[in-house]
Amino acid sequence: MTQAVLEVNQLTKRFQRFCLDHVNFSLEEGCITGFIGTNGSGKTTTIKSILGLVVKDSGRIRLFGEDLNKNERKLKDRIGFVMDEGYFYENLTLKAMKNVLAAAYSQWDEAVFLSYIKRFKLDLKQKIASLSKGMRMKYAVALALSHHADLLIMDEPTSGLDPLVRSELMDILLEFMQEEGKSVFFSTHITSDLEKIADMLILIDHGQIIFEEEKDELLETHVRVKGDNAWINEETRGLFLSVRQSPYGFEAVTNQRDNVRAVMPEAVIERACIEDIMLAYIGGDHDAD
Ligand SMILES: Nc1ncnc2c1ncn2[C@@H]1O[C@H](COP(=O)(O)OP(=O)(O)OP(=O)(O)O)[C@@H](O)[C@H]1O
Repeated sequence: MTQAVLEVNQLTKRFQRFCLDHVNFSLEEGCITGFIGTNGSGKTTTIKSILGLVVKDSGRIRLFGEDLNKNERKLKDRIGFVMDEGYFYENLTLKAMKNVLAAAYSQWDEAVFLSYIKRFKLDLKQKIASLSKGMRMKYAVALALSHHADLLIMDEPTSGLDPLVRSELMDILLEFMQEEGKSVFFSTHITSDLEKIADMLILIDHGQIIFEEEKDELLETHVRVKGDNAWINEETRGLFLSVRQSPYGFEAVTNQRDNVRAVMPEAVIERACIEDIMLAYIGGDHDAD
């Protein structure tokens, strides 16, 4: 078994109207882990708690096998992070902001940074405030990847970006993973980004972890089912994680393919995507919000 690069144990953070509730999960080395959940499910709060940007109420965070509280500086040196909202000073130029951040890392690599700046066609003389959303994300990624981090933590890096920039970012993550011992933790509500690149998926909803699974395993064990409304009754409903009915029939998601096939031999059974699976696990509750 490979080492856990991040272990989150009983992490709890209470806000007035929200509670991150005894969250447990761990990330394996060499994996891209997608952290999925709808708006307001607790992804950012979890990530900020991991990075110490939010003060947790209780729980333990271990990075690379060591307690974050005891070795914060040393451990953070091994993390690159991209947050969805600014931790940049808007009035600085890209170069000046880089100088501020680079000073914090023992292994800052100017050559790597400059190669990303060139690749992303960014201008170091430009002010942060004048960057578009896509350019800002690219700049944040350039910074996060220029100090030989072992773990890249990204909060919603793709939200609001066009498909081309998103696909460019996915390629960069795959490049980053080529080197041994690297890991990525990546929160998003755009699950299609994860279909290609994620190894593991963690679903959070209302501040609670719903599952932590290998992506391939999830996609193998869950299917989408379509059929006639007449086949849905109290008993058969229990075979599904979620059922949506319209006048034309039902659409459902199940992790009991064989049982469904046995009682509904004529049902259409199709591959489910990550979004289908995510919504199947959280669907009901959310509609009621
Ligand atoms: N500083 C705060 N004070 C009070 N409530 C907060 C604070 N920060 C976050 N919350 C609440 O905690 C809940 C979870 O927010 P969080 O940002 O972690 O969700 P998220 O999954 O990252 O959502 P999104 O995809 O929209 O970014 C929300 O209801 C939010 O309003």
